Amino acid sequence: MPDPASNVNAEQATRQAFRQQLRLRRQALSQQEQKRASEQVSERLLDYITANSHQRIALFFANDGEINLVPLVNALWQQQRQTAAPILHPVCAGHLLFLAYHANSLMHENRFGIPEPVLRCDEVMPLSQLDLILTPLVGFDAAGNRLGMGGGFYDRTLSGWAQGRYPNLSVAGVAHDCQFVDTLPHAAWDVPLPTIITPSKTLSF
Ligand SMILES: Nc1nc2c(c(=O)[nH]1)N(C=O)[C@@H](CNc1ccc(C(=O)N[C@@H](CCC(=O)O)C(=O)O)cc1)CN2
Ligand SMILES: Nc1ncnc2c1ncn2[C@@H]1O[C@H](COP(=O)(O)OP(=O)(O)OP(=O)(O)O)[C@@H](O)[C@H]1O
Repeated sequence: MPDPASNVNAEQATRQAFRQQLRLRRQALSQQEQKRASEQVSERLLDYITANSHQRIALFFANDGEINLVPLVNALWQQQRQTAAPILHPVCAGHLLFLAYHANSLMHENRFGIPEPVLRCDEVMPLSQLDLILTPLVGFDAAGNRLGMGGGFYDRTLSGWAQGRYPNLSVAGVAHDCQFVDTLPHAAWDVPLPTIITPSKTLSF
């Protein structure tokens, strides 16, 4: 009899191996490649946001070789659009909470060293108030499956959305082209992404 627990462990090990390999790929990009990726993806995201008339957009601060979205933030502010950023949820462990992010937001680093706005209750933006969430990712495949850093933060936070609870909310992944692999192992809790935007492509699944 095969032991189901060993299958789960084998799957976890495969995910971990992909994660390690794909993180190394993005960490290996040169400063010049990063700058170009940041400019190109920001332009592509701005087109996508304008085409869909999104007003309130949650983004993320680059970590571990992810694409820097600061050029996008500046462009969105110029167009009077509102931005938000995730913080590690102060009450619901493993979840994210989105806070408004503006030019004078007070910032600090979370336990992973990622910048986040300091918690202020009047700045909380629930999912029902967002038009678009841009998610970071470590890897994506030809079906829109997403592999993240392994904390399950986005999967937990987006599980209600994946069940249809926020019909007005769009979610799109943002990644370097080198984060692509043909097929990723995926688990029951993984939230596949309908859109992934890279410096060279806007993909719909
Ligand atoms: N920019 C960004 N923000 C994000 C995420 C992300 O992937 N990117 N997350 C996506 O969910 C959440 C944070 N998840 C993370 C999970 C693990 C590690 C990490 O560096 N882990 C270390 C070891 C643990 C440690 O340092 O305590 C490692 O694996 O090297 C970082 C972020 C929320 N914010
Ligand atoms: N909706 C959920 N409810 C409860 N636990 C979950 C949920 N989603 C993920 N998890 C747990 O989180 C852990 C990490 O999940 P996974 O490896 O898919 O993270 P990830 O997608 O790589 O990370 P992230 O979403 O933070 O970028 C898993 O062990 C899983 O059990």
